Amino acid sequence: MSSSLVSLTTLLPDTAAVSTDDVLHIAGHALPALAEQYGTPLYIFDRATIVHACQRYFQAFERYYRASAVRILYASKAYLSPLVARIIAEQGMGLDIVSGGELTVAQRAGFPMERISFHGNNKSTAELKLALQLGVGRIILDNWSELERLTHLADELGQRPAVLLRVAPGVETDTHRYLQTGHAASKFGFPLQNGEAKTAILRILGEGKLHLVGLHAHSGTMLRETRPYEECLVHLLSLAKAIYDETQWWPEEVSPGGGWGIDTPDQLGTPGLDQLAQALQHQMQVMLASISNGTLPAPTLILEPGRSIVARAGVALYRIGALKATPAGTTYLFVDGGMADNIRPALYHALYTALPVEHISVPGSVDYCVSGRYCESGDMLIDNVRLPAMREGELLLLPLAGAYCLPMASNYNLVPRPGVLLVEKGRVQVMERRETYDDILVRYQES
Ligand SMILES: Cc1ncc(COP(=O)(O)O)c(C=O)c1O
Ligand SMILES: N[C@@H](CCCC[NH3+])C(=O)O
Repeated sequence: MSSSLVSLTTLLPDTAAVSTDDVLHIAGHALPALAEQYGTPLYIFDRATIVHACQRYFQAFERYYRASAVRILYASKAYLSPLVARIIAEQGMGLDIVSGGELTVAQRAGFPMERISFHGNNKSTAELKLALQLGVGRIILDNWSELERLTHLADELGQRPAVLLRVAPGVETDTHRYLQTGHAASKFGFPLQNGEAKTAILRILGEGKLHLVGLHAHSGTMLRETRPYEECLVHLLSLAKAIYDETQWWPEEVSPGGGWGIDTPDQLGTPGLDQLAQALQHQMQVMLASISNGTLPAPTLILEPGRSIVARAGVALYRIGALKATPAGTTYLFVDGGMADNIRPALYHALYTALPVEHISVPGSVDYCVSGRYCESGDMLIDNVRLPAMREGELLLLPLAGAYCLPMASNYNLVPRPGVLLVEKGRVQVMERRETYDDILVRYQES
């Protein structure tokens, strides 16, 4: 592997390799050949990297927990397709979904419904009904309106669905404001501090129409420290103890959510999952000892990783169109995708890097601003990256494109969405076919 690639290995899929003619391959497939055959922009997911990421979760957590004492659900909002859902199912994970659309994809994949948890702060009655009809395993209650509607629906359908109550725990995280979800003013969950979470639990238990199996909190995403998870556990178990003292109810399950971070070009050295597993196990034991002298059993721990399962598995492959040097000194390198397939730089100022796909070992010599094709000044994928001198028609690869790029994609400027491949050794599967103009036109109703 070349030296420029060595420094990027932590950002690239596990199977990335450079051939003797200096061309980047993933799972043994030369990227220029894939671009030629399937067109660009092209998103490519490496199956092995997804599988390894799932295995790393089990390995880390099963060092500190009995296998039955921890359940890992993949947060499908990070990226979902029927093929990915099948990989997740094969790995023995559950699925965290947030919409009827994600539920439908899971259903298409034959994902075991009992392993699905349905999240969301504004699930429609139709979505709740679909979830009950399909038999999803858990519904995570977010607010009073949903609590009422679900109770009513359950009555109507003669079911007693299993639910967790999502709590807004008042836990702060050190991430972009849009990546925080557990602070006191969060739009997600029942507030803890003003007693609403407790009131909601007492109401569910009093009515007995929903089966309350546990408590949930999610403090944010892109976390690189265990503190917010530990604080969530402390809050959830303290709340549970207050309820226990009044009702003898104790959670079977407790979840501090997902959100574990990944290495990014600006920040390498994300702590290993072992650290998270150990911290959570330790905090659970400390809390149980302090609130009950160890007499109350440890609830099953539920984790919901998304980004840390798929981000590194996916890369975005673009073809360079025009280059433009401005009098102000910026050299633009225009690619055939941009903010409509990756809104993250514009929305969160997320930092990406890029590398050429051919002549990969040639050292960087020019500073480029990688800009998309969209009619928007903010359509900048990378403000500044040093690359070898690039030419029109060459390919450019963005690592870490597996999470939250395609799921947030749009048809801005009515540009069709990219094609998506799943690759493994000796096999290429089209996971999503490239959109066509007909796909766009079909939406318009002509009178
Ligand atoms: C409730 C919940 N669980 C899990 C996740 C997954 O987060 P991540 O992809 O950062 O692991 C999110 C997203 O922030 C979330 O809101
Ligand atoms: N979509 C976000 C994170 C939000 C995750 C869901 N609460 C991202 O790209 O990082």
